[in-house]
Amino acid sequence: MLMIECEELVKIYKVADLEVVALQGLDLEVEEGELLAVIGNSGSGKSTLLNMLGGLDRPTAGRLFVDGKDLLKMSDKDLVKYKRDTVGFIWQNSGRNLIPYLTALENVELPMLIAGKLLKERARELLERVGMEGKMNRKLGELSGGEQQRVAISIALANNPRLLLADEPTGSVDTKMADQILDLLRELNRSMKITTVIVTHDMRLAKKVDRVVAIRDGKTSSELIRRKSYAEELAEIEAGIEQNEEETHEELAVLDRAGRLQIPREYLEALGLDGVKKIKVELEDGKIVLIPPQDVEEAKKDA
Ligand SMILES: Nc1ncnc2c1ncn2[C@@H]1O[C@H](COP(=O)(O)OP(=O)(O)OP(=O)(O)O)[C@@H](O)[C@H]1O
Repeated sequence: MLMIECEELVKIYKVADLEVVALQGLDLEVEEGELLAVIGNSGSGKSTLLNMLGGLDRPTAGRLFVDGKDLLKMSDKDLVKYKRDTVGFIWQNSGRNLIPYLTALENVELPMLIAGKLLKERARELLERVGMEGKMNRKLGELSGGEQQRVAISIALANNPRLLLADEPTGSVDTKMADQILDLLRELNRSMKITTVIVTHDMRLAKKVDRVVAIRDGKTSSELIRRKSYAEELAEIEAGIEQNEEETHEELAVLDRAGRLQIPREYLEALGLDGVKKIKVELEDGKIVLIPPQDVEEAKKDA
């Protein structure tokens, strides 16, 4: 079953008289139980997508279904319920939203207390899940950034979310800690079967995920699919089989429903074709071939 179904999704922000098109017809499908990384340059629309998925903001147009629920048609009341029951959020500096002079355990209990259902045993269990069993009674301010992030992850899991959304969850910790947090998210994804979407600009991290979606200018432009799963690769590394860095993922360009394709910018630049407005497309021996115009400079002027 599909957990996320996103079709031609558009988000326009209005700032004074200006309109910013943050998502311009984005297509994305995520299977239930999948762990997906979303990469893209600053301003490409990654956080906007996550906010739409999490029901923090509403799309302007298109289709967006999460867990079978239509997020464009949902009433305000249902949206509040959706945020509370279906999604869990992790931010870059989640630790900052926690209270430094309370212990890890008290920080997990606090939202339960506010919601009027404090379950002490559950709070402990959540901290155990993220490997914090030995440090539950430490004050948050006395924990490392990575440990604070673990506490934040356990809070995000409190409502048993169907979908876990993480925006740069390793953005402010060092490489070793980033790896540990990713391992934890991967483990939770597997053991709890929570569909997980991680936004990152860290390609090194993204490569450890089986499927990576690249966003460019508010649209999905390409996908990197692992040739073999990360678990298989780890098993091979352990068995002493050498790995070729280049061969871990296969990159696929995204073809949208209308048959549109984004050609990687590097390819166009390599041939000096960036700025060219039209290009010849031919079918040749079972391949679709793009043929550069004879006079490239002239083609750039052509409207
Ligand atoms: N609330 C908002 N109001 C107006 N414009 C916004 C708002 N949020 C985002 N934008 C604009 O939408 C575009 C996409 O922003 P978004 O934050 O989704 O990008 P991003 O890929 O997450 O970037 P970064 O990696 O820097 O966080 C940008 O041009 C941004 O300036």
